[in-house]
Amino acid sequence: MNPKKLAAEKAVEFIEDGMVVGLGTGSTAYWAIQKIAQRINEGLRIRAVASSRDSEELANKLGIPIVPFSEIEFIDITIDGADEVDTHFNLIKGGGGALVREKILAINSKRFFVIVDESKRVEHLGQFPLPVEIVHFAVNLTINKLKELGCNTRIRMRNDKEYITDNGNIIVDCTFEKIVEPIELNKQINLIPGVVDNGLFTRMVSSLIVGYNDGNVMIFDQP
Ligand SMILES: O=C(CO)[C@H](O)[C@H](O)COP(=O)(O)O
Repeated sequence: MNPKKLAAEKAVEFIEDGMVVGLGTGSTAYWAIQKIAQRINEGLRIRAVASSRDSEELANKLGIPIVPFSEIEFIDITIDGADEVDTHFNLIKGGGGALVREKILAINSKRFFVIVDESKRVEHLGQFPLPVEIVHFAVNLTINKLKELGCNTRIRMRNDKEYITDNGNIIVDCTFEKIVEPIELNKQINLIPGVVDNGLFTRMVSSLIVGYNDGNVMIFDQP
């Protein structure tokens, strides 16, 4: 069985009637959204907030009621994937370009469930290039400042054009050799003028749900 699907479906078991639910983005979150739709068809009543236009479109198609960010005061549960998870449950996210909205959902959620297959677990973050969302008009200046932190940078492209986020910005993928102090690095990056946010999610995860290729699924609470 698909380990991403296994992890996603386990997380959806934690959703209860009346909750406000944050919907993640990506191929793992996709399975969570599918399962939520199934539970709604069986009678579950929730309101959902989507972390991207893609997830919102999928939710609309499946009949999941979506409310805008401006209409909610809190989120009960957010379920989302990750590109890497270290041993302290720090994450790299943003492979799908939705990191800004995803971080807003994660930090405002009473519980933040991260769903991954076993390949996403790492000792130290950094094999996956860290996505940083920046404003477009100061691209070179902002990239110079990012490079001063010791990374190689690459502007994300799609179909030979700069990839534009749902917020109208661009993404710079930053390759660090190894991220040993993600909490500090997160602060340093976000102090650079021109940076909107970056894909380091530190100290946010309530529970990590890992799907394994052998069909097992495990839940780990924040250490
Ligand atoms: O952060 C994300 C999107 O911005 C995704 O959660 C992350 O890229 C993992 O994606 P997938 O579940 O497809 O492996």
